[in-house]
Amino acid sequence: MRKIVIAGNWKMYKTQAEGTEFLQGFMPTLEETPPDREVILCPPFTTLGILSKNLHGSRVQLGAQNLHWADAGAFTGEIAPAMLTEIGVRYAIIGHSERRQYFGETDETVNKRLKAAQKYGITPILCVGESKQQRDAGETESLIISQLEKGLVDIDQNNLVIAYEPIWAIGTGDTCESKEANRVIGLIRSQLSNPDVPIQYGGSVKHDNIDEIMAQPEIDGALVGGASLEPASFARIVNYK
Ligand SMILES: O=C[C@H](O)COP(=O)(O)O
Repeated sequence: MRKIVIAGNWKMYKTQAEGTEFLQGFMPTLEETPPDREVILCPPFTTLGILSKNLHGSRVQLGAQNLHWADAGAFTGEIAPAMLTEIGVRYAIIGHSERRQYFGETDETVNKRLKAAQKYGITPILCVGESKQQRDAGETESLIISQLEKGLVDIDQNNLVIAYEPIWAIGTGDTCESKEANRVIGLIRSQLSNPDVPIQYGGSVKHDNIDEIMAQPEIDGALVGGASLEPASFARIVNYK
C-alpha cells in the first residue's frame, strides 16, 4: 500500500516569525485532512527549530532541505544528520535540481547524502528530473534512469520517497501535463525494487491543478514550492479532492 506524501519546500523563504505566522493559518485547516496523508514542511535550517517546537504532537512532519554525509567535521556551511534528528526532523530533500544546478551536487554526492539520511533514520526525498534541453533532445528517460541507478546504489528502498521534478516546470507556472507526469513516474517505479516507494510530482503544483495531478494512478503526492508558502494555498493542496 503506497503512502500519500505531500511536502512543502519553502526553499530560502520564511524567517522564524514568518514560519510561526504560517502555522497559525495552516494548522486549523488540517482538521479536514484525511488521516492517511503525510504532511511535511521543509523550512530553511534556521526556521526548523521553532517549527519543531510548534509542531510537537501534531500530525505535520518536519523535513530539511539538505544534509551532509559526514557524522560531523570541518564542512563549513553544511549540516549534519544528528543536528537534524535532535530537533525532530524526519525527512530530508536530497538532490533537488537547485542543489544540482547551483551547488555542484552530483549523483555521487546525492548517493552519499541518501545513505547518511537513512543511517540516522531520516527518510530521504530523492529528487530527479530533466531540463527543457534534455526533454527536447528526447533524453528524459535515459537521464532519469541514470539518476536513479547512480543515486540509489546501496539505498534501502523501504525508507525512501522519490520526487519527479521536471526542471522546466519548477517555479515557471508551466506544469508538466498530468498524464505525462504519470507516465514518467510509472517509468521511475519500473526501475525500483520496491514498488511501494511513494513517488511525488513537483513543478508548479498549485491549488487549481492538484486535483488533476492526484487523480493520476502513479502519482502518490506532491513536492510543492511556491504554493506551499501561503497557508490557504497549501491547505487546498493538502486537502485535494
Ligand atoms: O521543491 C519544489 C519544487 O522545486 C517545485 O517548486 P514550485 O512548486 O515553486 O514550482
